[in-house]
Amino acid sequence: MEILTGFLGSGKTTLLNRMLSEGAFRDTAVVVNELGEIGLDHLLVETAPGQVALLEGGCLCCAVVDSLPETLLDLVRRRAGGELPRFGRIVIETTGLADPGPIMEVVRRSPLLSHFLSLGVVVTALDMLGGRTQVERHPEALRQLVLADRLVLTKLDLRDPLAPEECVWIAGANPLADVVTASDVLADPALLLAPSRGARPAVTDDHAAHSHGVRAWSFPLGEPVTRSGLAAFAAALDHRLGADLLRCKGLARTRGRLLLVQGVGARFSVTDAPPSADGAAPHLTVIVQRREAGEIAALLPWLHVPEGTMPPSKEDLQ
Ligand SMILES: Nc1nc2c(ncn2[C@@H]2O[C@H](COP(=O)(O)OP(=O)(O)OP(=O)(O)O)[C@@H](O)[C@H]2O)c(=O)[nH]1
Repeated sequence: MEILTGFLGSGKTTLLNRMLSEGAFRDTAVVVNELGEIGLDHLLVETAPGQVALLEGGCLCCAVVDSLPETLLDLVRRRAGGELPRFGRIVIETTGLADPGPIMEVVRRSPLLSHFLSLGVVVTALDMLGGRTQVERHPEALRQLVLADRLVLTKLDLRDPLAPEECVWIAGANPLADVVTASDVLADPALLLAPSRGARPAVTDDHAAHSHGVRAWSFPLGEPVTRSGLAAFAAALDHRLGADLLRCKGLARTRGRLLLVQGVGARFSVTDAPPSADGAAPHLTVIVQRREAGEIAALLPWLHVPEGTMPPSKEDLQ
């Protein structure tokens, strides 16, 4: 399951249509979510009949997130019953005001859904005419930017080439994301939903510009960690940083396994790293608002607590 997000009018439907017009994506079912009472986007998205599921009457991340599991299961059931073509993937196009975080959690939280679906990439369309102002004014746009695995820069055809400081701003706001342009996707539609390169090698971003005081701090993990240590570190980050913790992503090695760590706010998951990450250096990148690297570095020892150690409580961190 892939999530296509981006602020109002940033170009999500345009990208989706471009992708669906390619033969290679005929096996894609689409869930479209709309803010208005009467949906329109499902009429604008060009799929095979019956292949679009519309979630109306509220924003996916809040009002209708509860109905998303049922919508997804319904698609899976209808596919199994032969009512729908045998699609191989589901793309969710969110509203322009959705926070992708709760949507990312839907599959992880449901054992039934996670039996059928796994979360693929989060793709965010970033409008390069007004996107920076949107990110500065609207927390939703900032969340969409920060949580992306891939950023697609749209509307570059309507403006001068990107200035170097704009590239620095983008890289500083989300150093974890692949960055492509809408014309890259036009030339190669498979690029839109291709698996992300995974967590990037460790970099510190002292030179990057930041949006809303957002900073991305990366920490190489020289020593193996423990699974209990990852849980303890996640709890410690949550207790210490609260709402200032936006995202954590990286690769961690236990004795014998390379793990992909994904955190969205306080919610963490740990899975086996994809084969494409073999050979990459273990590290964690933590994206925070208004916090310094030292505050996170002070919590890194939690990664190495012995197996079986309980995560710290808030009081333990006093
Ligand atoms: N020139 C140009 N126009 C674009 C580009 N991407 C989108 N547009 C135009 O911008 C407008 C909004 O695009 P949509 O694809 O509907 O945007 P959206 O993100 O789906 O919009 P909402 O669903 O309302 O949030 C349309 O008129 C598109 O034709 C682009 O890269 N270049």
